[in-house]
Amino acid sequence: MADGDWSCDANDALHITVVQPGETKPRTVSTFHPQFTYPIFGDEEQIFGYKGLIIRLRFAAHDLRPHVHISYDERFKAVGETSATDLLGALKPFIPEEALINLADYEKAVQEDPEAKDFTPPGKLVYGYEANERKYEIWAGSLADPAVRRLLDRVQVLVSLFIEAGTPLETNDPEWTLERWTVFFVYEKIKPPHAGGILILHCRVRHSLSVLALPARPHRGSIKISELPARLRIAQFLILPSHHRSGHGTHLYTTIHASCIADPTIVELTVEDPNENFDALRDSADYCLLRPEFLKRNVNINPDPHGAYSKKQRPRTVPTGALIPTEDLNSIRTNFKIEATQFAHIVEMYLLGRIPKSHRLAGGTNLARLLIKKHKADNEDDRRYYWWRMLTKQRLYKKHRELLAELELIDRVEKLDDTVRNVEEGYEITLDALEGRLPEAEDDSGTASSGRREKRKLTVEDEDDEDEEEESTGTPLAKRPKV
Ligand SMILES: CC(=O)SCCNC(=O)CCNC(=O)[C@H](O)C(C)(C)COP(=O)(O)OP(=O)(O)OC[C@H]1O[C@@H](n2cnc3c(N)ncnc32)[C@H](O)[C@@H]1OP(=O)(O)O
Repeated sequence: MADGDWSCDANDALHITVVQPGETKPRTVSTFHPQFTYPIFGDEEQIFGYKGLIIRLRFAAHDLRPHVHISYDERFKAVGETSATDLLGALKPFIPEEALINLADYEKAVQEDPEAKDFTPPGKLVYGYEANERKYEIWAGSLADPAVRRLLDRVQVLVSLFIEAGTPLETNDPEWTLERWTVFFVYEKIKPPHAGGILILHCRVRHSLSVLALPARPHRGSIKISELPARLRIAQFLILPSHHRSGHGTHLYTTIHASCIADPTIVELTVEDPNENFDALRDSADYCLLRPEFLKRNVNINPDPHGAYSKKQRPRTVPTGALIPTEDLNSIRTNFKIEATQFAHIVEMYLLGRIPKSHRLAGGTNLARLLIKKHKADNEDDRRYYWWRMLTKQRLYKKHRELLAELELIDRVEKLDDTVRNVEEGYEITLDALEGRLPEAEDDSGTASSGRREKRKLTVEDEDDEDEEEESTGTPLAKRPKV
């Protein structure tokens, strides 16, 4: 028998189904496939030895009670060493024991759950919002709370199935370690007769161990890790696919950020190995948060630093302090508790947006001419654009100094040029995407933009953006280059 006849795609075979008590038996609310199954079934994401295989992973919409059900038409009879994949053996490390009861018992437990009707998520209600005429609530609780831990244990398999290189969290740790974690849940609040909630997403944040200040002589038992000045780190952020692109991610991220700003013990919000989609969400949320403050302080590039234009004299170095209000920017960054590299991206994006599009590459400006004229260009927006490129290049150069030093001068210049162009293209994508969402429905330069979306292309790869001394919850396999 040819191998291919008995192999199937594990992502297709695995169905994730959300169920809810129905009239007489649980009904399906949504079904979707995973994005990844390599942590469970290996790099090829193939399962051998079954025909018509369906692995159905059910979750109750309210308390996430899990269940695994496996069905198939035919199973390969072992020949020598070749046998069908041991499905339960592969799944067991990822799902709680309670998921392995028989289907009838599971359905009965969901259908007759006395708590389903009035289910309240564990932890504290931190924020409520409406979207598309539906009500949603964000709840947050410490991982030291057994009810939070139970929900997380039940749903953690989704981290392996939807976040590349994401690994489930060890929840058997001692309580002081668990206290460092806060888990956020977003639930849709639904009306009777099927009251309770439907989980939309979950997210874990961690009080980073890079605690910044300890009392001089701590007394045993008097310190709570979660109350020490620290960074808050978003570790894993997951929205069920049926709810993507509805703004839930932005609501949650903004709520976490607001709680950071309000908490005097938190100095900065960071993110662990964000992927490209999360970066897009974070960039647009941070931009919307900071933009009013930038506008209030009239942050812009001075097109004539040290009178360079009037004197027609080129400053020997990039005169950062004369080009942008560095002190103001520092204070905005500290007040909004945004991590330094992320803040630099938002500032660059904002400053780019203040230059009318016709004076930017995206609007067809004549770059070759500008590179001849440089700071002596007649038009002040051309000069702004010239200085924008210099500021961005300066940041990129500092960040990748070692990598660039290995290149010949000519290659170094070319690499930096390519990178700045790719960074700029990335900003243009976000600026375009934000166009309709900004209050004035125009970009910050006051001109309309095209709304075009493209894939980001970045050339110089980041080393680790965040503090490397921190332990990580997963080994990144394919880290998105971010500069
Ligand atoms: C730290 C980490 O955990 S990194 C891993 C992040 N998690 C995952 O990748 C798991 C699977 N994916 C998800 O859970 C979700 O798709 C998320 C968290 C990435 C995004 O959540 P959503 O609720 O869909 O985001 P939301 O609707 O708020 O989108 C906000 C903006 O982010 C950007 N964005 C979000 N998803 C995408 C995407 N797939 N492609 C491009 N842009 C995106 C867009 O600008 C979007 O605004 P728009 O829809 O008006 O254009």
